[in-house]
Amino acid sequence: MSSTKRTTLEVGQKIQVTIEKVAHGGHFIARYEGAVIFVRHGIPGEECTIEITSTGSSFNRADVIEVTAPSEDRVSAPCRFAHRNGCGGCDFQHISLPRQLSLKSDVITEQFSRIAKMDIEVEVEEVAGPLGWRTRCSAVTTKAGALGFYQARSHKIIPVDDCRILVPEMRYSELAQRGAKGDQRIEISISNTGERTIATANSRDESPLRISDGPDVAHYTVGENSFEVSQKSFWQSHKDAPRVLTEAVLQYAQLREGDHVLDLYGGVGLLAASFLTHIGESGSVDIVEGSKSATADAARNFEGKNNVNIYTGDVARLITRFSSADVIVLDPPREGAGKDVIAHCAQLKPRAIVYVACDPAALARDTGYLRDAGYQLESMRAFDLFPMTHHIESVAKFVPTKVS
Ligand SMILES: C[S@@+](CC[C@H](N)C(=O)[O-])C[C@H]1O[C@@H](n2cnc3c(N)ncnc32)[C@H](O)[C@@H]1O
Repeated sequence: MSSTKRTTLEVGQKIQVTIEKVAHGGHFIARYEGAVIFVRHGIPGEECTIEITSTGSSFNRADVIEVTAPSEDRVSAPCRFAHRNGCGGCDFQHISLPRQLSLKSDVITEQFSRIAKMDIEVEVEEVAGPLGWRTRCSAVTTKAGALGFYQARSHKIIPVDDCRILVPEMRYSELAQRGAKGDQRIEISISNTGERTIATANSRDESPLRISDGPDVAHYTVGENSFEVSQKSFWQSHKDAPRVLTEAVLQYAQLREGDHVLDLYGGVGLLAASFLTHIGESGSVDIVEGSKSATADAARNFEGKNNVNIYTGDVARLITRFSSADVIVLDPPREGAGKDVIAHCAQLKPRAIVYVACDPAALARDTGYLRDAGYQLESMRAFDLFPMTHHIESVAKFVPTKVS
């Protein structure tokens, strides 16, 4: 069967298909004479001519080159660089915003069904408009110094003079017009107090980023709390993500006076800061975070707070130091927390585990581990914190499994 697929499709081949459904990672599934094809820039139900871009034993990849029967949700991309040979940053610009949201819900349902063997339906909530939301980006320059972004799955740089998903305060176009040294990796971020930082490094080697403009430590405010965040430390990308995620975590954590909370993968303390008024001085928070830069920021952010302890290191190693917790909040990177961390969380017998996830597949996998360890999914919300792209942010609440 697989050899038939290999001989059937060839790179560059153009074929007519009907797009079936959305897949994890922003692709759409189509089939041709038994071969599975992951297609970019389609919409379910559309009839399209696609061009095969790579072949493999289990699946092939292709791009839509012509839409013969378009979906009613197809729109013209607001950004002129969002097309198959353009910038690889946005893969959903050709889809109306309501359909982007419903496709993301479909992805969550599919991942939970396939990986966790659970039937769930979660509405992906719109947070802000589709443009002007992103506060940090990694750009690159061509050899000649033109600013741009990589093409999808490629090292080819597409010069981009205006990025519509960035917040206007980043003044990206001005930077693009100015030009820069060739072969640079350029990280641009802007805080919600208006401080723009630009850090650059040679893109041809592994040299570290150096601040070329703006402060190394930027200041953010979220509700009543203020944060110092170094250029190297993690901070959420969407301008509204700190508020939205903090509110969702608090809604699920239902913190009480005197609670001991574990904030795993805690960054500079964004979520931990919101816990303090709820747990009072008799409660405590332990932040565990791997980045030294982030925990140095957290140490400043919680200066004088005797009930906040900060641990630098791998969560998998440090979690073994704890013997109990009332509530555990975890916000791991894309790969999720994994079996060992989940098993340890369950051993601490918290009354709730609140999981913030940027990959529904990793969340579905860890949901399975939590179920094995005696915790059931009680509720879940999902947010469109990456509009125009396939990415999804979710917050899930787990509680000890009720024995009937
Ligand atoms: C998605 S961010 C969340 C940070 C924080 N909760 C926030 O919202 O700002 C994930 C954080 O986990 C940290 N991290 C990644 N892998 C880790 C590990 N194995 N152990 C500890 N921290 C880790 C990263 O440095 C990053 O700060």
